[in-house]
Amino acid sequence: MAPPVDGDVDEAEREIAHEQAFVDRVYRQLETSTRNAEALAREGHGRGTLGHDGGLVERDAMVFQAAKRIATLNAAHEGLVFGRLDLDETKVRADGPRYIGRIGLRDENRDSLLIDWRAPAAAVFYQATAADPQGVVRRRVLRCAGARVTAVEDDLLDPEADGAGDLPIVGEGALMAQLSRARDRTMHSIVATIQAEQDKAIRAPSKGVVTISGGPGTGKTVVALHRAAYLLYSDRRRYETGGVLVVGPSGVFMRYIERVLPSLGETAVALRSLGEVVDGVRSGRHDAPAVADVKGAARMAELMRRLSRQAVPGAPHEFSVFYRDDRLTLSGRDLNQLRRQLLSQGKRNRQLPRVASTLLDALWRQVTGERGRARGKDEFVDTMLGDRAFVEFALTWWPALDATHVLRWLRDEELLGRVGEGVLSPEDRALLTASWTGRDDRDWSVEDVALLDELRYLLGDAPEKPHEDDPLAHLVDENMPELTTITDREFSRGPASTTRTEDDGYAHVLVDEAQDLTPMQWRMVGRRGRMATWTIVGDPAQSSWPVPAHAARAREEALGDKPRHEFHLSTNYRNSKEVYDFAARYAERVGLHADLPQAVRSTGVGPEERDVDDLHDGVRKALSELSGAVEGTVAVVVPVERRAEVAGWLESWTEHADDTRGDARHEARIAVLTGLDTKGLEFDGILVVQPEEIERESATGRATLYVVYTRATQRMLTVTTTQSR
Ligand SMILES: Nc1ncnc2c1ncn2[C@@H]1O[C@H](COP(=O)(O)OP(=O)(O)OP(=O)(O)O)[C@@H](O)[C@H]1O
Repeated sequence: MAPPVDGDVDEAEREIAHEQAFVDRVYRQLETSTRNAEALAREGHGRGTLGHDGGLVERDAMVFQAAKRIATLNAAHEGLVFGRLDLDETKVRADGPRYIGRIGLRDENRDSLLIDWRAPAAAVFYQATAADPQGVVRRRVLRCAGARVTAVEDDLLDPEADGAGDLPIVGEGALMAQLSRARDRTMHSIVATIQAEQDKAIRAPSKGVVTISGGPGTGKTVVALHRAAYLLYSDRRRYETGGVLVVGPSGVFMRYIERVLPSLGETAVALRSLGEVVDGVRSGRHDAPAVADVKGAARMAELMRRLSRQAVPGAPHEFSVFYRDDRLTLSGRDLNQLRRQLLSQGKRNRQLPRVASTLLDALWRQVTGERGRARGKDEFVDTMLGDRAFVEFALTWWPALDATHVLRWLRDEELLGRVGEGVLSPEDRALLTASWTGRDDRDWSVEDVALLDELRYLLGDAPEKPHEDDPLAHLVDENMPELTTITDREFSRGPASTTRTEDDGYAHVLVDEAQDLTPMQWRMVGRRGRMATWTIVGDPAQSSWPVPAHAARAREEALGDKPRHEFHLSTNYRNSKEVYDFAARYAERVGLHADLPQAVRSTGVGPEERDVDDLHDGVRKALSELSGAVEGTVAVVVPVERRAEVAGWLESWTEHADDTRGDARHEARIAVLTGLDTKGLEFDGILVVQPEEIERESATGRATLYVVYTRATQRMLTVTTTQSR
């Protein structure tokens, strides 16, 4: 590209200065609006002292609204104004240019100063093209550092329009500038450069299920997050009250995306990795692939169903008591039959209020002595309810059950064999037992979380209100808070025990990396979205689940008959062309049938495959070169078995942090990750250690390696050695 001549520089500076004047005005207005919102909050607090209930309600509403507005205004500070539209002459004369920003603002006369990027009037900013300008003559992107305009980038969309010749055109294209920037450890919003095909998916109507497919780096994740922000804007009442749930593959991934929505002014969204979907349980640890395949399989639903119906291990097998002239006995057989009778009436925990009466009915039928019969059933019941042995028996025979407690029953191999009859092979049983043996009681894997959720629903919630005549009433937890909004719910998440299933539902569920959900995970996520609208994002070629047909069936069951709307993204914005060509060739070679997007940016530097004699030296040398060659982040991607070893080699590297251990230095530039950990992430440089071992790690190792090969924005290097370890 030719270097700019002096005249171009002057013109660009003039345009920047011109835009700066407008941006300054917007920031002044932002300050005024913030002050007004703060005054409103103070006034709201004042109303609380009026001394009547109405005052309090009014105060709460005012303070809440003001606090929300203040949060939005504060979040919008960075890159507040990013777009300008000059519309064709008639409109230009009527309205002046239209400025687009992260939020909408009005001036002191209540005239529109800045249009929220989600408003209908802003849509044309994203959808106009040279082929179809839709009335836009010039589209301008303002690049800012804080409140300072650093560059403007123009697209002349309609050179034939009246007045087009008077509009200066400067810059080299906002998209390329944005794509070439060095990466840090978090995803950024793309409000300024959303492309037309992406905009369609973002603004799709909220009915039913929107699926967004596309190959690596096409913006599926970032588009889905902007869609969440769009939905909150377009139907705030519904989505803020009902909640928006975003489910992603891992904690590292959730940290990577967590700033996008707040930067768009939205905080009312629950971001959960698959190991955190169930309230009260958190896991970031994956089982080995073979174990994960068993735990994720649809047949585990049947295993959980059977498990939820078992007698409590260790509970008494029979019960005997003397009443007047009779010895009354409930044998093991009787108890089994009573258990089945109770279970036939509904979920196990919901039967708690019926337990005592069911047992007492069975015992009363055995009272034949004259004294007993003569005094009648009421006295019998009173006597038994005062009988400590009876009450204790009832409590141990039918306690309120927690899913985590019940799943632990399966550590007993005999029980596992019994409930697994016809469902699990001996190999499956051995894998499950090994995965649970020697673990701390609260140490669950990500894959266990879906089993726990299945059990929670099978067991049901214990009744909320104690039953007045029920001696077992104190088993029931009365102190469950009533949760009304997503914010309440997020604040109330405690680590100790799982909460009520009835609080699980959301108004919108967004599933990222959907190709990786196992059937059991689809069941778990599906329960959160029974009444919801959905956004589902994925790329089948990147799937690490070995039986896609089973997952597809579970997904269809989760979504039910909600109407589907499909969107496909076709441009890879992440990888350089050189990196992506390498990955695409790999996908073709190993037969992944991948959806291959077009990469739009070239660096002139292709990936390098290096054979080394000594892996330790080879990795350190390669990392040193790579981290010198790129400005931003670097990932060293290793086979699972080599993770600790390689991380040890880099321990002294100051810029390195161990992400998967939740290292506090997760802002560090260099991370050591396994192939699966890299899902959804991106780095400027990728160093792949022993790629063939990553490929052999699991049945879907080739898909994992394809994911790894599609993570680099600038450079990629592979290091292989044939030396024995
Ligand atoms: N319109 C855009 N403008 C600027 N950057 C974009 C745009 N679309 C996508 N990107 C950038 O491209 C990169 C890839 O986006 P994203 O991670 O959302 O892709 P993806 O399709 O989810 O990828 P994968 O499936 O490989 O994980 C991100 O850095 C994102 O910010």
